[in-house]
Amino acid sequence: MTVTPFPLAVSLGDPAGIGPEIIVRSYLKLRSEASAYPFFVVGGVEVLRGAAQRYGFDCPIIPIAQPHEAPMAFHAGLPVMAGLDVPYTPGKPTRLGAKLALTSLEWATRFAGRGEAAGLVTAPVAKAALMEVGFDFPGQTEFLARACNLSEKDAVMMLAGPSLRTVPLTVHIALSEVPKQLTSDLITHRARIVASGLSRDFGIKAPRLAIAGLNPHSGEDGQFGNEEARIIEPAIATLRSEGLDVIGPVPGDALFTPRIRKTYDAALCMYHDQALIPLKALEFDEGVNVTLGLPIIRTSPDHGTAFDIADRGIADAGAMCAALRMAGACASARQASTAHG
Ligand SMILES: NC(=O)C1=CN([C@@H]2O[C@H](COP(=O)(O)OP(=O)(O)OC[C@H]3O[C@@H](n4cnc5c(N)ncnc54)[C@H](O)[C@@H]3O)[C@@H](O)[C@H]2O)C=CC1
Ligand SMILES: NCC(=O)COP(=O)(O)O
Repeated sequence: MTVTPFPLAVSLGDPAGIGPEIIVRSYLKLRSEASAYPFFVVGGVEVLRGAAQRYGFDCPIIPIAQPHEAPMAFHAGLPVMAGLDVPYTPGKPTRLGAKLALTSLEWATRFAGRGEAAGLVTAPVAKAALMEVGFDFPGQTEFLARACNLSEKDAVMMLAGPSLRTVPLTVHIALSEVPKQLTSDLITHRARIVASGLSRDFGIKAPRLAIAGLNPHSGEDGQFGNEEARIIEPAIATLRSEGLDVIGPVPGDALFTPRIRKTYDAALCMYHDQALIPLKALEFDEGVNVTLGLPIIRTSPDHGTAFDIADRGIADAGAMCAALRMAGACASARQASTAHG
């Protein structure tokens, strides 16, 4: 176990989802891993105790008052910041639970922003439930952009599994909005952020990017749409003129074939499902949602709250473990690059 003064901060997510279960499972898995970063959960002492008890996990919950107490406490049990709580009601979301999820996210973000935590790992929230208690963003990615004083377009969602990384260039919008919101500027802006994020946090010095087409057969010479010629090809030309290694537009149905997957480090996709379907189909239980372009490190499991199974004790914690490992690896990469000037 790495002993660091800066643990990772974990936001609780919706306490009625599978978040509490996968957090406890992840703690039990990672506490003995030599390279794992210690972490603490922001709020939910009773929620996490309830989850451990319900599923018969031998996982002491250690209430703490400050982030710096977490690394020492981590050896004895799961450190949890005391003071924010609701009763544990798995599978039965409540308004109070949504408020707790939001407060936990806000506090955890603040700890990461102030450098009291080495990074932020968010357990799943239910977006509609959060919006009902005042959350005014399409997702946590946009919330984090605002919290870091950036514009929404500066925070870029990337889904990363062991063998595939995908980026939805447009995210939580209706499909009918996608062609309206796609611009060459959006593509170039986000592609640059992806390239620098892969280099800074993932050690890929010259990242290879593949950019998808929007239409069937990338438009078939304009027969099935012209966004490729009008928007995507000019963006690719600009990125290449800046020295970036970019291929495309690659037809969406070819981009994820095993042969083509070997030719890039990240696939930049035109809309949410074009990026998330291949990642989840191939690597659901190890998929991490990482936000590039922020001054802080932020990762999350690729899945949601899974209310349908939250009271059954069958949630797979693989993606949460992967998110915790990835946040720790990114923190180490940033520390090493700071140390080497
Ligand atoms: N990072 C986040 O906070 C995310 C939040 N969401 C939110 O989650 C809520 C539910 O969204 P859905 O589309 O139903 O997606 P979901 O990922 O919660 O569930 C989809 C299916 O996968 C299963 N599943 C999900 N995670 C699992 C795990 N770890 N182990 C075993 N089975 C698992 C569920 O039981 C369900 O059958 C929505 O409110 C959405 O906004 C969705 C995706 C990411
Ligand atoms: N489908 C991915 C997702 O919903 C995660 O969004 P975010 O809360 O990380 O912005």
